[in-house]
Amino acid sequence: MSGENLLIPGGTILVVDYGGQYAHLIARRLRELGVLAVITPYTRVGDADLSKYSAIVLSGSHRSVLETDPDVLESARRILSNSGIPVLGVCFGHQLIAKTLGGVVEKGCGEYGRVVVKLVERDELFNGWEGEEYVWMSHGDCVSKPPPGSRVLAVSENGVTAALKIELKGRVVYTVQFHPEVSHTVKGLALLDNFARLAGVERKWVRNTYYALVEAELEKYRGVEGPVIAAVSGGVDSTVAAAVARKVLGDRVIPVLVDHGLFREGEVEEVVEKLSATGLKPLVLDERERFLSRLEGVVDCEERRRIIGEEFAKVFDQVMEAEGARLFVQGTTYPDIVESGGTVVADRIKSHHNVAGLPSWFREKYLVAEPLKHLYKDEVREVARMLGVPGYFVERHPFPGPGLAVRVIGVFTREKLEVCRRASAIVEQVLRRHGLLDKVWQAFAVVGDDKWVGVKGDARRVGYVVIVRIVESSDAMTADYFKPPYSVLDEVSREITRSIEDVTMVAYAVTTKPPSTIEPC
Ligand SMILES: Nc1ncnc2c1ncn2[C@@H]1O[C@H](COP(=O)(O)OP(=O)(O)OP(=O)(O)O)[C@@H](O)[C@H]1O
Ligand SMILES: O=c1[nH]c(=O)c2[nH+]cn([C@@H]3O[C@H](COP(=O)(O)O)[C@@H](O)[C@H]3O)c2[nH]1
Ligand SMILES: NC(=O)CC[C@H](N)C(=O)O
Ligand SMILES: [Mg+2]
Repeated sequence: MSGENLLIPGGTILVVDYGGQYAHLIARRLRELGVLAVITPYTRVGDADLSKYSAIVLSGSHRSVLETDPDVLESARRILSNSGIPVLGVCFGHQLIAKTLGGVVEKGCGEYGRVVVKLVERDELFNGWEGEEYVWMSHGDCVSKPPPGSRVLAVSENGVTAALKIELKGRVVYTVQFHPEVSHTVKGLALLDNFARLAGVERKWVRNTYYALVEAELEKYRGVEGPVIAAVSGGVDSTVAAAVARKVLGDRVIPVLVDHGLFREGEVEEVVEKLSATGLKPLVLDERERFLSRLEGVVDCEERRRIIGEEFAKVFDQVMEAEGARLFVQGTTYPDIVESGGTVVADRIKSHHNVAGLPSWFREKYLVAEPLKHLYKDEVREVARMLGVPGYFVERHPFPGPGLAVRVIGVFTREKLEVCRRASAIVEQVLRRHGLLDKVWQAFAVVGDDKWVGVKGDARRVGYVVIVRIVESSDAMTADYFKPPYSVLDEVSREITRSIEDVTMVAYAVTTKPPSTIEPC
């Protein structure tokens, strides 16, 4: 929820978006603390009435302050000189403030993922923190010389300035190199809470309005006549979107599931059965050949995502035409948009098929309703519980729209797809057997073009390398790799190499997000 049109006097923080992946997440965390946050791109700071806000947070960015445009510097100067309100700079925001106030920023001091920071001076901003804490970093530049008059509050284990305090014309400016807004920064929420308190921000946001917001998004289309097509995949997002559409728009909502041949083992049958039990029995379109024949041989994953988006649009166009529908509902969430570079200033990480991958002609021809587009998955899950959606959907692991196509690295072939499907099923089975599947965010197998010489039954066998990826996360914006007992990894490895002839090596992925992402491509 970005809350652009809302404003609570005395209780609103302005988040200035410089394009970082987590800008929106800052607003979301502040909501958890009862504070409304309004997001604005830095390009609009010049027009904003800053005096309406109780505090300002400067977000991260994919860009470097060393190569940035004059608008960026101008926005920082305006915030620091014109407004008498407290400021918090995060990552790029930290570097930008330091540079604007006369400090020095340098390249080549990157830190990614989990890092320890040490507090070197006690300050109320760090109330509740021990002397050393784990934080999450994602930066390439750093502040090598703090601005005159600033105090260094924390330093990372790599010697990087991690937090600054600057007294500026009677109000306080804090800056942090790490990301307090991501769930993996252990005491991040406490820091934001401290900042809101120090800034005197009132807590007036009530955390029960998600459902009303989702419904309001569909209310807009009540007047659109005729059947409505709701794209469902069996994931929690599309199930919630279709369920709310049914509630607001009635029986004319037709759930449609496209079988693109990229689902997991037995998934289509299982999902159809579970959806039918909730009254959302989908129309299933078997389009496996259409998708697989176009994907075969394609190396570039972004190209595959584009093809999938294009084919999805063609299939849905046919159904919409056949049913005489004008309105299309899909379960797009906020991370789908930000990762697709779909905000004014963010970088494109991956083109989610339903956002960047959906061709513009489709949006021109039909009305597209995306009632969850302001929410994160855990917020969607909350709405699902309020709606009484069965636990099967609420607790399901996320599964990407382009399915197993984004888990095959290198040349896409049907053979690798089958290896990936089988190996993923084994990963899930073993974790389920040990009661671990429900404890993790996602667990799956990946296969690429690399081969490993093996010896099976005393004969040389050159087989695939399967990479197993199991991660913990709460919103997919950051992730840590899961640490299962070796005995469980051993079981996964033995079952994969025993039951899939063409696999001779199983590897485990031990990189966090960032610097990695969850899916391989
Ligand atoms: N195979 C499919 N058939 C029909 N619609 C689909 C299919 N895959 C994805 N979609 C549509 O695209 C949207 C985005 O896909 P995505 O995989 O992110 O969502 P999801 O499957 O609903 O949820 P989750 O992220 O929990 O898996 C879905 O909400 C759904 O509307
Ligand atoms: O609907 C989707 N369409 C996609 O194109 C897509 N790509 C990644 N994902 C899921 O999003 C989360 C973050 O993924 P990454 O760390 O790989 O970017 C993870 O939970 C991924 O499974 C997708 N979901
Ligand atoms: N996450 C960020 O804000 C990164 C800032 C900047 N792009 C850097 O790499 O240092
Ligand atoms: Mg999704």
